[in-house]
Amino acid sequence: MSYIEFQNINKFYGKNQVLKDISLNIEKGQFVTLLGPSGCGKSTLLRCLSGLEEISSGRIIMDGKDITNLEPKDRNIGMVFQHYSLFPNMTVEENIAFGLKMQKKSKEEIKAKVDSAIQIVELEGKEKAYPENLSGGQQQRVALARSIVQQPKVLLLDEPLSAIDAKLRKSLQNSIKQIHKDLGLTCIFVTHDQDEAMVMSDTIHLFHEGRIEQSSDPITMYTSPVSQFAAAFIGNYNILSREQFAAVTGKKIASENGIAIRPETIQIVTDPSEETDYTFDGVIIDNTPKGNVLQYNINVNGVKMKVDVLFRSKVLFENGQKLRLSVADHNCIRICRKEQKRL
Ligand SMILES: Nc1ncnc2c1ncn2[C@@H]1O[C@H](COP(=O)(O)OP(=O)(O)OP(=O)(O)O)[C@@H](O)[C@H]1O
Repeated sequence: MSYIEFQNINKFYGKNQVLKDISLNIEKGQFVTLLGPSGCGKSTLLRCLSGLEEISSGRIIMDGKDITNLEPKDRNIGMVFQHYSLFPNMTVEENIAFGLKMQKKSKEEIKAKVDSAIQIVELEGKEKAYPENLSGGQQQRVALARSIVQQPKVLLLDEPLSAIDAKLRKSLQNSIKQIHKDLGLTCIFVTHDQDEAMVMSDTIHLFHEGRIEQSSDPITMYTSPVSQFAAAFIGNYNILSREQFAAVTGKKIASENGIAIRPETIQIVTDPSEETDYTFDGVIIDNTPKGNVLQYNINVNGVKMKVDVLFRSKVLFENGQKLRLSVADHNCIRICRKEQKRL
């Protein structure tokens, strides 16, 4: 039996069904990410687990116990949201201690737990500060401390980093991973950012319109998408029909649901010895710098292909230039699942 089991969860808001027969298991101590575009039901599933939202049908089992109808306060689940919702009139330590005070814990116990939580989230020296004098990242650390001080069975993190700028985000990602490891916590993290999901997770559940499209570890999700949706969402793949693949490569392969090719697996051939299973010519349409990668759009026999190369020093090839390209067969992913008809 898994630590958390969602069994056939359905959730309606009026006539709008936002969770469609979701079944998934989460093991103790795992870091699990619910990934997907806005509005696909990720936060709703978290809120159902925490008890903030009732499910329309199905069951939720945690630690061997049916918690479907338990009050939120009886579930022992911690939650961290995108907006920190700290008490503005309380200091850092008062914010963190608040829940423990409500539970009438002794002064000594509160002090020991708050001190330890402050150390874990690396806020030493900020104990007496008020939220308005902290950065967004620091405020989110207070929110984290406020949750872990309760020693929850599970920590739910609903887009906790999306309001935080890119640099601080990396450092908070590291802190969250470290806390997860050090405390052996079971964490469920919601994001629509595939890079963040890749960095953080043991397991990713990719959501699409209220269903789970694919569940796997990050590497498998990235290299073996099961559907066109997964390929487009996770790896920015080129997705070709059988006919387009034949037009590009001059060869046929049997793949009814299409072929997905990652832009960085297509090689620009400068020496014939680099040619591999499929080699073809194209003409550069345009190029876009994307951080350390330069992305070319290339017209190959009427099909627009994305090709990524490391952006070392300057634009290497000009628009309109003809290039020879090559890709290995093992990088041409046969998509195994038909696009599902959505309810
Ligand atoms: N209280 C509510 N009443 C009615 N509809 C709701 C309510 N909460 C969410 N929804 C709808 O349910 C759907 C799923 O919302 P949810 O917040 O779970 O999506 P999400 O995947 O977490 O997206 P986001 O990343 O934008 O928060 C959306 O269509 C949303 O409009």
